[in-house]
Amino acid sequence: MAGTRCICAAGRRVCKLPTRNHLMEKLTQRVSKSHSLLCIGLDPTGNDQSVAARLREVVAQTAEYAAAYKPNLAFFLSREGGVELLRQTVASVPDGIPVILDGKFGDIANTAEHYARFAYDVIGADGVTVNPYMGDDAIVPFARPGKMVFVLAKTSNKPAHSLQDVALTRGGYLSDLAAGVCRKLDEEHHNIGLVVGATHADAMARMREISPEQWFLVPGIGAQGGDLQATLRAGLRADGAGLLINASRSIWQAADAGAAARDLFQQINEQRSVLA
Ligand SMILES: O=c1ccn([C@@H]2O[C@H](COP(=O)(O)O)[C@@H](O)[C@H]2O)c(=O)[nH]1
Repeated sequence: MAGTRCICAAGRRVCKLPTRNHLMEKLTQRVSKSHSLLCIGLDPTGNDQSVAARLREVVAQTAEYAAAYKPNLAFFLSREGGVELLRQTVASVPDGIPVILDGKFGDIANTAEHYARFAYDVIGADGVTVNPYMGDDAIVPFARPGKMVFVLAKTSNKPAHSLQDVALTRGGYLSDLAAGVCRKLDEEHHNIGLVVGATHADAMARMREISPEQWFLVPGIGAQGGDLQATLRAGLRADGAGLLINASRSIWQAADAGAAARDLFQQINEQRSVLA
């Protein structure tokens, strides 16, 4: 498939990426340029006076190591002027680095269309996270050409098992069903990934079996205690990519955010080279 003519939003030109990945092109190009699978989470805590400066500082110090940024909408909405702060933060991210707005959206299509306008047209994000519980129509409005949708499949929080590990009579778990539905959607839209937590390596392996090619956004490393080595072993694709390893508090709260990002970037790449 390499070198085929692209007719997607990226434009009509010869491209080395497999055709089905074109709509994730910004991400794949950034991963390849930065040699990074690290996603810097932006969950800004602290007072309104200092937070804007800290956001600028964290972005500037970590950009070299960032494959993507993931601002969490809740941490912005909980502040006076939070939407404008979010918009400015997204605008401060250097060109070429994708920003995934972690809003965990999920409503009927008519409403989802408005969330999509907010995320993409108001905020300027390149991708979003979406909750699939309401079905396909909660997901599809976000799958605009050139954008990325990461759908919650197996989340990192411990109580996730109460719903996501419910066994289906036909075999497998509810999280497997979500992953399967998303794989079908990705075959049509080419820009649907999954959220798979780093805290359940067995589930990561299952998700990778169901979705051998899709990108996974992976929270749970750092403050939540996920096992980096087990996560990479279970979830990396055959090409050594396919995972975006997120860290939020462990970078935001570090005295030197740049050093914290560099350490994690290096750990990820050391493990990738061992596993390659
Ligand atoms: O399954 C999920 C989905 C999303 N999150 C979000 O990721 C970050 C994790 O923050 P840390 O400080 O690195 O633990 C946060 O924004 C969560 O809302 C998740 O943790 N698990």
